[in-house]
Amino acid sequence: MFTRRVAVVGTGYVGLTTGACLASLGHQVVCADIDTAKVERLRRGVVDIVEPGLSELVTEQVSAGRLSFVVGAASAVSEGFPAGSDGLGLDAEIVFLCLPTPMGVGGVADLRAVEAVVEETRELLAAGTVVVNKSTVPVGTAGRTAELLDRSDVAVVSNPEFLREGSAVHDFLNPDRIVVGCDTAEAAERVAALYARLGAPTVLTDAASAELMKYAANCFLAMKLSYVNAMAELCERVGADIGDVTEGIGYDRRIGQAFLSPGPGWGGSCLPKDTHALLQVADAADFEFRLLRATIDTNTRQRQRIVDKVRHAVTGRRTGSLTRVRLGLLGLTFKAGTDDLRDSPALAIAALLRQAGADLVGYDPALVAEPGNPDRPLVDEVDGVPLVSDPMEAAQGAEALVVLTEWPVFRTLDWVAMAGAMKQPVVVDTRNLLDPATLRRAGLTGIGLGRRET
Ligand SMILES: NC(=O)C1=CN([C@@H]2O[C@H](COP(=O)(O)OP(=O)(O)OC[C@H]3O[C@@H](n4cnc5c(N)ncnc54)[C@H](O)[C@@H]3O)[C@@H](O)[C@H]2O)C=CC1
Ligand SMILES: O=C(O)[C@H]1O[C@H](OP(=O)(O)OP(=O)(O)OC[C@H]2O[C@@H](n3ccc(=O)[nH]c3=O)[C@H](O)[C@@H]2O)[C@H](O)[C@@H](O)[C@@H]1O
Repeated sequence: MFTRRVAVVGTGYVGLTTGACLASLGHQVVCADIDTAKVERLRRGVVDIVEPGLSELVTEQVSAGRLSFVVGAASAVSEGFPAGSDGLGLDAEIVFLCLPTPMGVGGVADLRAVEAVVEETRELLAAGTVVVNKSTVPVGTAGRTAELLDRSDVAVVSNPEFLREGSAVHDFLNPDRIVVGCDTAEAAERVAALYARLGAPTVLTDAASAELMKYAANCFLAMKLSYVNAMAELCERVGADIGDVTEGIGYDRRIGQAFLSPGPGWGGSCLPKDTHALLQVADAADFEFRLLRATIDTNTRQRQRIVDKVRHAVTGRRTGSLTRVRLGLLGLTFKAGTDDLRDSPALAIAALLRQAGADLVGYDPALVAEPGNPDRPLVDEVDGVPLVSDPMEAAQGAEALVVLTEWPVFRTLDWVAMAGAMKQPVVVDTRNLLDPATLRRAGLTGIGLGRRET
């Protein structure tokens, strides 16, 4: 097998996973980050994001001598690899950019981190280096990166990443497909070869198609979820059950069972920013992407719909007041299995509930301090929502509990004790997570989304 010297710039969810996984495939990897404290923690073996298997993989690859960490992109691309016969460090052959591309002004993707690293490294790259963009970026970014680099001896490749948070390592090592976009076949093949051992279907294409493919995938998923949330609302109005409806349509292999759970709206660090960014790409191309706009609008409306549901559940009236009503929020992360709070629908709903005058208290299993672990300190508040370290405390005196994240552990709480602690026995389950019969037996009124009994 071909072993390559790979530099990975940015050690977030994508960069650290890419670095550790490529090392596990046998490549020599140096990961760089601008955040000195983060690099120091990584050197001590501390991974400060919740990702199953990542910490172990990092430790294993560091011990095997295939993975190391440096501060700054420049140190990784140039002479960052174990010395050659002349005693000098070797240069990277392939440089991955795994940098943040957050939502910028007006919804466009903010490419400043990518541009800064291109600027920082352009004169340091060895002849023949391939620069691979793994960040999610608008169509045309590969071309602009090549212009910025202004190096005829360096190729730019688009290689979007499709991993999910909470299963990043698994997804990276078991991809549905690898996408490599480049206008130079030789560079594309070099990048595709890095993943050869994974045996995944590989789409070799031009850079623009690869860049668009990433947005097309995320926006399709967002559209699927907005459709399901709208369908759940319709179920409530016509007396149907969304669980049965999605099960039934999911057996159709053209639709599939995945990504059909209604919820408080889709969120996280990617779907919201990517839907907005694609809308901006479409606007710039003079294309009115109504379907995508409706996908976003449906999601925004979903948050208000949850607030209205809580209001009705607590007061019995659609216009009842939530002023000084104590509500316990169960789950604040944008989905289960992660500690990521970026663009969490739970926090957006919390903000709306607070605006309506409610007194909130939140519990999330990923935000509970771990005694003796300085890297998991006490978080006592998130976006103005005070946190407690036990779900019973969230139930204490609450007029309703609102389940916002689908943590499986919520299913097996002592619901009888929870009900006993509450002022009013109401649970609004925005994930249809809990078993309605268990709640009923505990004397609780459970209100889900699009469920027959609600
Ligand atoms: N989080 C996810 O699940 C996925 C994210 N993506 C895309 O991948 C890209 C990265 O996302 P995440 O890994 O989530 O971001 P992140 O925010 O977790 O990590 C980015 C890292 O880059 C570092 N950084 C920023 N500027 C730098 C610079 N000038 N030099 C060196 N390091 C620098 C930051 O300190 C941070 O550690 C984004 O474009 C995102 O849309 C794609 C697929 C999945
Ligand atoms: O580009 C990215 O960053 C990534 O974005 C998403 O991954 P992620 O943000 O980790 O989260 P998802 O699992 O897709 O969930 C997104 C949102 O949809 C919600 N969701 C998901 C599935 C479902 O059935 N119902 C539902 O409400 C989740 O709770 C969450 O708020 C995509 O799934 C990844 O393929 C992609 O690589």
